[in-house]
Amino acid sequence: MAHDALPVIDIAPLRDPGDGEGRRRVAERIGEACRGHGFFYIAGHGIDPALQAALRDASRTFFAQPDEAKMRIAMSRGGRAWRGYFPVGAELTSGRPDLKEGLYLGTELPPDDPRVRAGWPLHGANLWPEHPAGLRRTVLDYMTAACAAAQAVLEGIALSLGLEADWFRRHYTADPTVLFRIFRYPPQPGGEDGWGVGEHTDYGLLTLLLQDDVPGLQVRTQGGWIEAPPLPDTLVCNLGDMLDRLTGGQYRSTPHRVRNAGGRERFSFPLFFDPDFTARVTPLPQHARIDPARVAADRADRWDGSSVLAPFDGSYGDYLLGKVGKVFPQLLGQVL
Ligand SMILES: O=C(O)CCC(=O)C(=O)O
Ligand SMILES: [Fe+2]
Repeated sequence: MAHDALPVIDIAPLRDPGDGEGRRRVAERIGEACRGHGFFYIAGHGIDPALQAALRDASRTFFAQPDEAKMRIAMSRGGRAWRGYFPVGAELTSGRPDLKEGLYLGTELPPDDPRVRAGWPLHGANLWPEHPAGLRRTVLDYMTAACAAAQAVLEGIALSLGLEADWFRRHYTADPTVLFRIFRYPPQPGGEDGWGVGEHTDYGLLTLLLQDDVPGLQVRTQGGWIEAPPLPDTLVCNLGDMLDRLTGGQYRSTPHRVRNAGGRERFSFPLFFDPDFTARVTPLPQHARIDPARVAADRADRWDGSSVLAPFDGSYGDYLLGKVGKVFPQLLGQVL
């Protein structure tokens, strides 16, 4: 499998408002990558390496505990906030149980937050483990740093579309929906079928993925599946369905999957940076007219048989809950 096809883009200029020329250059490369595979690596993202290392260490410590300790913060205790631990086999992507365990996290909201009081699904407090106690601070700091990097990438994407740099912040991410996950993939014996994560696309705007040093992520391209192995000092950035919809399919939310054939456990840390829960994501004016035949072709090609280009009347929150229902059928009754 090829593994050199995804570009590495240094986004440091996007974090420097004074560097107009550098920002234009980076935006151009981002635009190319978005029209290509919809997957690229970002360097120069500004997330402290010590913070990344602390996140990896604390995660290893948490997952190394016996099941009973982890199940003390099981997702079934997270209620409508949809947070907590789930064991191997509990999540179904593409209709089959994934070979991974994980911790579901997100923006930390106190019980008196108006959205929590109003009973909004997927909003609320995280479930933190007793051990290691430091996981809480580390995760919260990592989410803050990764969200800043995501806003910077979105500035590049806006510029690449001929929009003002702060266009996304003004229209869709003033109060972004942020979900963060820590996954542990046990090693899969060679030849066994089944996936760490089955084929899927991500739902929102951007995913920023930190990996440890074990490969496993695969990306579906026109020329077949390629690998997206860990590269030092980078994160993988990929586009979600909302960017695909906004651009009439010009910027791709590309299917991907995971198989951990590396013979060692694999950890990954995806942060999903998505539109405001109440936002209605509609195509940009220049992409508003879509040929129904394209929608049909997109539907036929998609992991769950639904096209991201089809007209959709609801909010981003409605879209997200529809997807959640498919991968966590047993939790849906609780979340909705
Ligand atoms: O673990 C990975 O490398 C990717 C996970 C993923 O694609 C997802 O959670 O959406
Ligand atoms: Fe994904």
